[in-house]
Amino acid sequence: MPHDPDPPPAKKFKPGSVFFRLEKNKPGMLLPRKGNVTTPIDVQRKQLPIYQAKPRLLNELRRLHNAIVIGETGSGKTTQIPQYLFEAGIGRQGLIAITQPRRVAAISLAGRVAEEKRTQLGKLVGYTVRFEDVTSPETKLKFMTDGMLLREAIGDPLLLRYTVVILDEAHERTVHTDVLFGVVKAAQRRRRELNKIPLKVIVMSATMDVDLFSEYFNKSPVLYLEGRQHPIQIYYTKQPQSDYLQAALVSVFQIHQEAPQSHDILVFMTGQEEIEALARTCRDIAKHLPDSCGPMVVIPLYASLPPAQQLRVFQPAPKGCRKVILATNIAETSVTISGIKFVIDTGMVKAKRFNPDSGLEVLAVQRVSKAQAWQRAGRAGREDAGVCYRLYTEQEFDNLIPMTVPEIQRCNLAGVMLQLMALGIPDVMNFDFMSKPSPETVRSAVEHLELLGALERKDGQVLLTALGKKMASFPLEPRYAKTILVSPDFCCSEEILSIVSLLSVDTVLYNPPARREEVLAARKKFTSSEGDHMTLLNIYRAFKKVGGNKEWCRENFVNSRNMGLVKEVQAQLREICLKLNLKLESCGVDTGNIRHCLAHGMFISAAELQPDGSYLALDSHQAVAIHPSSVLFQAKPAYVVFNELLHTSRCYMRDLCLVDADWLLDAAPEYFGRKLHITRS
Ligand SMILES: Nc1ncnc2c1ncn2[C@@H]1O[C@H](COP(=O)(O)OP(=O)(O)OP(=O)(O)O)[C@@H](O)[C@H]1O
Repeated sequence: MPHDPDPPPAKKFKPGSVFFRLEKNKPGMLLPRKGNVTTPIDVQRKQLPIYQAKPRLLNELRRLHNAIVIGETGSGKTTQIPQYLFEAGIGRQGLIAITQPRRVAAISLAGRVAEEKRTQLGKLVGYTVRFEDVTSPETKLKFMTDGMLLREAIGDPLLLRYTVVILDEAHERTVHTDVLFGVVKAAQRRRRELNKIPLKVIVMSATMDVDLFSEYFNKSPVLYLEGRQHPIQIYYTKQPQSDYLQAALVSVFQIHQEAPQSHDILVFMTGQEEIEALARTCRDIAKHLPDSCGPMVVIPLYASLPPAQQLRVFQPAPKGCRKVILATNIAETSVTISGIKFVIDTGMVKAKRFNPDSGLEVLAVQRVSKAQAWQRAGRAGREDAGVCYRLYTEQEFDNLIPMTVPEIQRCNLAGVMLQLMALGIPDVMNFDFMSKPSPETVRSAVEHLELLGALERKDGQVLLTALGKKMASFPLEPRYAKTILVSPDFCCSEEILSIVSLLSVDTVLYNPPARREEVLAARKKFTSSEGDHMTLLNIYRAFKKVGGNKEWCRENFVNSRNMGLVKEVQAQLREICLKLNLKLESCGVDTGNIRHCLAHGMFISAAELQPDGSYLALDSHQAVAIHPSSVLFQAKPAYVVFNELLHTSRCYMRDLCLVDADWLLDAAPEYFGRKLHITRS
């Protein structure tokens, strides 16, 4: 049976809150299907639920320094409030920043708002995301990832360029958002003390813990935008599903066979591998369906796709063709994908988990929170009534946790700590966190950074070292930053820059399972017995040698667009190196130096082969295994460093490099002396 959705979990209203009761699903307000094709954009703006509340909303926002805005998904918060403020002259002395947890949202929202303002993107309306800045001196409305605003705060802790900061999708509680909350709050207070232009802080979401947020932001009033433009029907399965991928596949084809061809489908899944696998299966099945079913285009969407490929989901499907988007949670908040009528929610997500005792951070598949489930449903019903199929029972939904546990309480804090120290906030435990990380997690992060040489203790105080300061200049995990910084000692900075850039992009290889034999044959000439890093480097070198030739990429199963992105990332990292006066040189064919350097920077993520053929992570003493995708899967070397751990049926190391025990000992003699019994060869 279909269920009308409850309002999202922000149902508890605080005394003294301001309500803007919007008309619910007023029939005349429905946009025509694919409304943005036929309805002029300024009419569309006026049809949004938020428009009715505009004058009162502006009155409130004009007088308040802090406000919390709660409105249902699709009510128009993100696209309209920045424009309303700008049009009303609020915060005109500086910029209005709108932060998003994800880059795809920041980019697409900036595009939409620029279109609504009839201006070229990068002029009045722009965006800044990692490795990309599309703004100009004219920019007043700046969409950005929360991580980017945080980086700006390192150079300008008072955020003086900004008069308004809108922290959007605050319920997501990414590490960056949580740190940003504290940074923005401190900037606001300091500016008041110094008599500078005040900073207005607006926190927005459809699904957040209002009390917690209001309390944290100086007991700020809550402005509720009630009502939604288009209804969304929710369906649950009758029985729990043991195989959510199979259930998703069946649902896609059921809809495909029954629903009008112009209704597109968005499926929420957990990660790249399962998305690519399901995409192939869908394409194969679609080929064999009767003509009456009509064609289908299947488009993947996950974080490691290059931006241009991510933005493909926003393009309309070819006429008469159904668009099926298979996405991770990067499409969960903020985005509007034109044409989406159906959302299929598997109820699963891949998220980080950190065990401070073992020091292990792993990625693992787990159930979503209710807040996430509502956000996912909210991706339907943006241009017209929508439908969300939850591939779990209503009872399972009831048992979900209400809000996602803040990332700060479940991830390795080393990177955040480094940024906080660079921001001049030494006492991290006393930093004004909305939800404090556990003392063990902080201790573990301090230890991690000390080991990397980023922190030192002096007179009982923990201080940032010169190396730590340099590490904070890179938008990278501390161990990668360290690897780059030590690379001149091994005369291989060019190679390390290439490797780190390749790892930042993640998927330069294309592995269609149906052509497994061909892929293996093509890869053979690049495969290095020294591991995945060296193999990737060989491929990158070959790619550059042929000038990025597309035909070569096709023949060698290399993703040419991602390779293009690697080049961009590398150029930006190189720029940072030049600013730091780092010597850039190549070691040529001597791969020993490169691996030695990797061991030096990544020794915290090292593992040792055990007599029974298994591996032990040296830091945590936890059993780990080599992921089957690694070129070292069969080889089983004695010592490796790895990039990440993936928890599925076992804890797998991904992207490995063969190293010598001596190098690990040299990198951190005391640490390894304490932790294990490596003996020098
Ligand atoms: N790129 C786009 N193309 C077409 N319509 C869009 C686009 N972006 C926004 N819209 C329209 O504007 C509406 C409001 O979008 P907006 O992102 O401002 O809502 P919101 O209240 O912030 O929702 P959410 O909490 O889900 O982010 C959408 O429902 C859709 O109708």
